[in-house]
Amino acid sequence: MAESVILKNVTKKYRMYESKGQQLADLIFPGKKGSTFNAIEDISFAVEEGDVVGLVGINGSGKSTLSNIIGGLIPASSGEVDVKGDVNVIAIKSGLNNALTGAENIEFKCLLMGYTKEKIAEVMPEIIEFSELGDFIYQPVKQYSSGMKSKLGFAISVTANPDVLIIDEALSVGDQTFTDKSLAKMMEYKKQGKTIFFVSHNLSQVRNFCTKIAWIEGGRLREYGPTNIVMRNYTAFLKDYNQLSPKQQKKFRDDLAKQRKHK
Ligand SMILES: Nc1ncnc2c1ncn2[C@@H]1O[C@H](COP(=O)(O)OP(=O)(O)OP(=O)(O)O)[C@@H](O)[C@H]1O
Repeated sequence: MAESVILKNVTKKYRMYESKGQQLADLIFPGKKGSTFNAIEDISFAVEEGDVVGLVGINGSGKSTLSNIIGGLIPASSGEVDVKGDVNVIAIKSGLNNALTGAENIEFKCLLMGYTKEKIAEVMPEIIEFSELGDFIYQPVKQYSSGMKSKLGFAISVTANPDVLIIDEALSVGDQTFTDKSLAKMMEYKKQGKTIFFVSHNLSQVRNFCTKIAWIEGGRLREYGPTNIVMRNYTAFLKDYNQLSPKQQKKFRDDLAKQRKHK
């Protein structure tokens, strides 16, 4: 199978300030105030067409940052990101305009994808049907629950039929019927040789649906490989981590964060 996504030494740095004053001073006199935090650090791996890659890691490890970089929503600070074909991200954390209704969001997203008015009129009923939102589609998205937002995001992306689909926690908030329907759609995509990234804390879904796993820890790629191997190592790590007291877990995360901070 051909490679569809290639990441080479991808790093994402954010500037961190110790105070509001320092942030303001940096805006007025840009310089080296504050420190940098590597949300993602030197990540390299390649994914093949037909792969479903589970992105796993504890909170704050960098899964969403990496997904958003692959999805073209945010730029990397350095490194190379090569994605063959169209890419679409479905995330609970981003993607929809809260001030617009569901139907207006569909129209907006379709316009961004370059659809004509006629094409939008053609796909609109399909998207509404897949979303199962009924008349709520004419309500502003700010009135939606996270499950409803996820349904709308998933329905739009499925109709967009991208070559690379990124699902960031979007299936963890819907009801079981919708999740099953979405997972079935994901499998259909996989059979068509498309590439899927699946960010999830639901390890049984990752085990059942992913061909490979990228385990992110402290912004770095700790392990990448076949699901059975990486899952065995990741669950062993989680077992140890979950045995730590909340204070010890915090220390573990703080120590990792310290390694990501640079003056
Ligand atoms: N815009 C930003 N500015 C500064 N730091 C950021 C920004 N976005 C993310 N980060 C930091 O980068 C790290 C990785 O965040 P990210 O959301 O990618 O983690 P995650 O693995 O998706 O976490 P979770 O499982 O909790 O959703 C976190 O420490 C976060 O605080």
